[in-house]
Amino acid sequence: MELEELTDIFYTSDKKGQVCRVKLNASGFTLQRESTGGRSREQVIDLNDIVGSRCIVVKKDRRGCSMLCTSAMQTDGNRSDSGDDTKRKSNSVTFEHKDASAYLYVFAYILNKKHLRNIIRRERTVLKLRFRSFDTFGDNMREAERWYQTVRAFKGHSLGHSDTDERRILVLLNPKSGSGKAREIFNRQVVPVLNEAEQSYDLHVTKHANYAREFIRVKILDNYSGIVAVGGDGLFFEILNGLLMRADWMEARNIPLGIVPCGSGNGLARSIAHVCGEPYEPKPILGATLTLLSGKSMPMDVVRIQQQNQILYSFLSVGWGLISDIDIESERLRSLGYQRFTIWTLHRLISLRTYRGKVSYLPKESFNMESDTMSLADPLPLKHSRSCNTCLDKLHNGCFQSTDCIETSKYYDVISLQNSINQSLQSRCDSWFSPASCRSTYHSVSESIYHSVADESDAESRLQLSNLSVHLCGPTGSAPTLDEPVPSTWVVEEGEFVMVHAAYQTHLGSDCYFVPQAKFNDGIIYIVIIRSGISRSQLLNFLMGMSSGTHVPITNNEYVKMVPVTAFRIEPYDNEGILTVDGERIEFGPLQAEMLPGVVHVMAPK
Ligand SMILES: Nc1ncnc2c1ncn2[C@@H]1O[C@H](COP(=O)(O)OP(=O)(O)OP(=O)(O)O)[C@@H](O)[C@H]1O
Repeated sequence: MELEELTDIFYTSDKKGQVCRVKLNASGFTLQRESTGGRSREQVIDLNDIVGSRCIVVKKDRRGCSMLCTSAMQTDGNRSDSGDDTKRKSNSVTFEHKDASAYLYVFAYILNKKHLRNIIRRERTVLKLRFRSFDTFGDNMREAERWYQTVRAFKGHSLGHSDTDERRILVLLNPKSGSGKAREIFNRQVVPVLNEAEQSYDLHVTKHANYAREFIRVKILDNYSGIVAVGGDGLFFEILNGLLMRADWMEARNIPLGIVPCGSGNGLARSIAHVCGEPYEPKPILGATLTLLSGKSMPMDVVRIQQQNQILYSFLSVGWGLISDIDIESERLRSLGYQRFTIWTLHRLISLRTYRGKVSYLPKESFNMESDTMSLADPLPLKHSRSCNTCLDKLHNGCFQSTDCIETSKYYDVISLQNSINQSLQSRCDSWFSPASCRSTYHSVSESIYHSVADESDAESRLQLSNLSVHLCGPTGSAPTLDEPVPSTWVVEEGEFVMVHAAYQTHLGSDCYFVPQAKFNDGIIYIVIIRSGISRSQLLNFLMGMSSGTHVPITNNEYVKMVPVTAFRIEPYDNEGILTVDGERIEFGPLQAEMLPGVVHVMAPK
């Protein structure tokens, strides 16, 4: 159905009282201001940059302060399924209006390229439209509602869903990620934007390691349009493994996965932003939150890891030696955040270790480093695999509620555009969401779990059932099993290594640009091998170059090489050492990795 374009004339609230013609259509808002000289200035707010809108009504509280409330006719993004919330909201707008005006607030995050020091970033902009053409508040509010519904319809149309679609996302939050601020970051920085977009979600806070993996493995996912990790790459790794070990992994793998980077490494979030040309610093949380709302996703390669006793699925890296040692041994400095890696790198450089073993790999056929990286891989025909189960702890479900009535002493007349450069804390709280909603959210917490009205018994009963099952499923490829010899097409290298580190994303951490040429779905594992004998200064250059992607020599040399492969095997000769998958330590011993192109989907920025 063709959506109707809306136009109207507003007057700006500044002294000049300019006339502003406002148009809303599939491209977004066009604001055409007419200045005194008869010339007009046009500003466009792209629909892609708009996350949502709200009708606002103004009332006075007992102390005479102005209050901004959302209209009762709109739905709350985080409404509980009991319906109590809706009743409470209806009550909140039954009051006397001295002013018959109704307001529409439109929330947008616009790319600002002219910011100080040439930093490109998104700025929050609120377009405020005041409707007062009619004599009664009811009529003005109906008009504001019409604009609100039209914004929603255009947004829904651009995202490819109808108003009736359930778009709930499942959020898993690791309160121990990074320096332990994930919960605060989520409430202060993510929830306000999700609320602006009326994006509903169920939040589950992890209780221990492997909680997210088991939770996702058994959770009914039918009603979710996405699964989001609020934490580090380790949490995402758990979600990925839970998803691919489900009996219905073939269908479940199509649910887009997202990440809000609250960990210490954050390689995935950085890689997504990099590959999609979105700014990451200085606002990685905002960028990642907008990505959750974009409605866009892209296929992502997954690497299947075989060990003697387990199968794992990896999205980022496999490591043995120096980088893994730094990653894991620096855990004791976790409270320092990303700095922990720098400090431990220096320490390990001074006390350098080497490891004996065998590395075998299957080079990517006729691969040309410069020209071939752009071509996307053909997806493999996927097969099921079987592996062992583990036992589970009890889980609960949860969701949020939020308040929708915010105190304010100031609001803008008629039309105004406000961005976060000139926006005070006061004006941020001026909109319908506020820190108040965060507080009410915290009050609903019981032992770090947010209770869901919808499916309280669902995960628990499924978990009980899952305890009975002995086998898990997941995709397989065509490589030999670990106990079979490698085929003759594989290259075998034996000796003493400083490290073997394989990666399939551009960034291993927010400041570690490990494989500049990597793409999300190129079907390539880039394996970097550093042999014993390398000088400390060469190694220092390598480690220092990792932040700019200049660490690997243009041509492979005796000590350092990078090889594009589709499978590899590591067989350590010693019994001790550190092996990591996606930055998480795994059991030490022989390991085989195989590329499974485009097996899952990750949320991508617009
Ligand atoms: N509630 C919890 N308590 C303790 N550990 C947890 C909890 N939830 C998850 N974990 C574990 O914490 C580890 C680290 O988590 P996460 O990846 O989120 O943060 P990080 O390690 O700081 O970030 P990154 O992986 O990006 O470096 C993971 O191995 C995960 O299994």
